[in-house]
Amino acid sequence: QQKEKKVVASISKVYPKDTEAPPGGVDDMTKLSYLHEPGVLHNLAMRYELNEIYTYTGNILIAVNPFQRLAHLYDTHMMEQYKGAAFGELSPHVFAVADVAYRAMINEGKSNSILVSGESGAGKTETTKMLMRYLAYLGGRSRVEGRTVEQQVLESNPVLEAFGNAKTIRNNNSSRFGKFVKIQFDKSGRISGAAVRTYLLERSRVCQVNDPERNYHCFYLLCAAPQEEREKYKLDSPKSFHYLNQSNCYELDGVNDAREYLATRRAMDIVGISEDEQEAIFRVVAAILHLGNVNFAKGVEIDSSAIKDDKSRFHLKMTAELLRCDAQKLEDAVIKRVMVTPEEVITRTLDPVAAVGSRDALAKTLLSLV
Ligand SMILES: Nc1ncnc2c1ncn2[C@@H]1O[C@H](COP(=O)(O)OP(=O)(O)OP(=O)(O)O)[C@@H](O)[C@H]1O
Repeated sequence: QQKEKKVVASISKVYPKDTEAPPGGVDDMTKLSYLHEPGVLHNLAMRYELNEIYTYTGNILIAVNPFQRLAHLYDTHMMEQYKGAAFGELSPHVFAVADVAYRAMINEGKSNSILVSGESGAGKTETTKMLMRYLAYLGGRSRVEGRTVEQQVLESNPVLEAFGNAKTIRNNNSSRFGKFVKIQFDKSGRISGAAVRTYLLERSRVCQVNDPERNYHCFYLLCAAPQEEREKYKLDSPKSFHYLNQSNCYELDGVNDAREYLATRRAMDIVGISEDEQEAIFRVVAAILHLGNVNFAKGVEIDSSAIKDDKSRFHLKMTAELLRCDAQKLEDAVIKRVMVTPEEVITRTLDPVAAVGSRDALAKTLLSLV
């Protein structure tokens, strides 16, 4: 309890205290006598002290990020308890929300959706994974090509995170895109399919990273791939690539990129991405890194540019090889601009600054294609 302290405040800033609320707070905010912001925050803080990270406000669930693994909260025993339990009967939990949505879908025969929102680092990604795990638990056991659909649903997360998540100041595993996960169930309530749609990937991160943030995980994972793969893609340490070395952060606490690379490949297998497709995807990832190391010098003509030196030439050649395209055409595409008018097609050269702009634009487009 706070020590007594005299504070002078304007009456408009003073809020009535709920004297009837129990010391550990209430599990549903609608039980508070006064619903004002300080009261709500105080209630959440008191519960958080006791490791109660979930609180209801009617049928909305508020989750406060615990920033520590609370394994007991999400084990199978917990899932069993929430299965079919009436909403509000047990402590507030993300499983209860998923359970209500699932039951309503079964009973009313209608689609249902769960909206997860909050600021960056609030815990949306983790919460969504728990929701998916619980729904997979409820609707599991239908098999497609020897693999269970629910396993595929769950393994879609590490794949998406490898290509769309990055370390930011606020979150070491920040999703830089929005997503809509659709899980389909058959008449008997079993999972029959799933689809994930992603929106608005933060494309600027591909070519511009501010210290102490990182670029997308996939680049560092590939640089930590087994030796023969790195040789195939002519990859060196992340420090040697312009798109990565703008920031001094290369490693994440508690994350082993080499292991994550293998885990991502495994997840891609499970999701059903073929070996050839995986190889093509990582070729594009490597190509982006090489493309970023292509620099330009002033060309002979005014306002034109040329590939700067042998090093840049090497990276251009590697980019073209990886993208399976002609190196000369790639060079032209980067250092020239083609304009189509009703009368004719005009090709204009670009100065080195504009060529960098067009190189970066290509890199951004490439990642969004992955
Ligand atoms: N329920 C939870 N249990 C344990 N740790 C959690 C939980 N929720 C969040 N965290 C921790 O907080 C970190 C950030 O959470 P998360 O990535 O889910 O945030 P987010 O809201 O998706 O952020 P962004 O919008 O940046 O993607 C996680 O990496 C994890 O370490």
